[in-house]
Amino acid sequence: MTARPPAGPPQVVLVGPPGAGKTTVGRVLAARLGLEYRDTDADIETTAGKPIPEIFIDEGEPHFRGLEREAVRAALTGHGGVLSLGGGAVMDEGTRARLTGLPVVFLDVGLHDAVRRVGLDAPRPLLAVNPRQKWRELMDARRPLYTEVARAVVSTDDRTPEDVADAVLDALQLKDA
Ligand SMILES: Nc1ncnc2c1ncn2[C@@H]1O[C@H](COP(=O)(O)OP(=O)(O)O)[C@@H](O)[C@H]1O
Ligand SMILES: O=C(O)C1=C[C@@H](OP(=O)(O)O)[C@@H](O)[C@H](O)C1
Ligand SMILES: [Mg+2]
Repeated sequence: MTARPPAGPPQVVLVGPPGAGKTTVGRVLAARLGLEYRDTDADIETTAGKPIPEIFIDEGEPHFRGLEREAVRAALTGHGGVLSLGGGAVMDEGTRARLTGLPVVFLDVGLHDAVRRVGLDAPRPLLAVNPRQKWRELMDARRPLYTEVARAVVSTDDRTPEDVADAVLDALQLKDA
């Protein structure tokens, strides 16, 4: 199926911590719905012209967060498909306000599965040292924010990306869309 061109607000927005599967499940959802997929991390890398770990090294986290705020703003206004945010995007108050009323799903994951997953994936600078402790600290600080912005929460522990995508479609009542 050909992805429909972007128009209007996104049909699905995925939030959650690193390793929840936002990028993986977002792609599955976009394919199932025949919509375009967008990921703010990829948009930031395009804008900066380098990978996220290098942005953290060269310019620091506050600079990255500024790029992220702008990437989310642009994606929310110009994209009618499936959108995955980076795990820390919800820390920005303006971003949380922009998510109000949108079909946001919090992909939840426990420490065990998250650390197993991110250990196998591209580097995440925030988790470079002592990933278990860092991940737990991130989640303690952010869980209330993910919950605040989400219309639905979907657990991803012991589930394949396809099963998670099914649960997201159920939660948003998009099964027959
Ligand atoms: N439900 C799942 N079960 C097993 N592995 C998964 C699942 N979802 C994602 N992964 C794997 O975990 C890693 C991180 O996934 P990713 O989609 O990048 O997460 P996020 O974008 O939330 O940080 C990838 O290697 C991906 O293949
Ligand atoms: O949690 C975070 O602060 C971050 C999560 C990453 O995205 P994923 O959640 O897709 O891994 C990426 O935006 C950056 O490394 C910072
Ligand atoms: Mg991601």
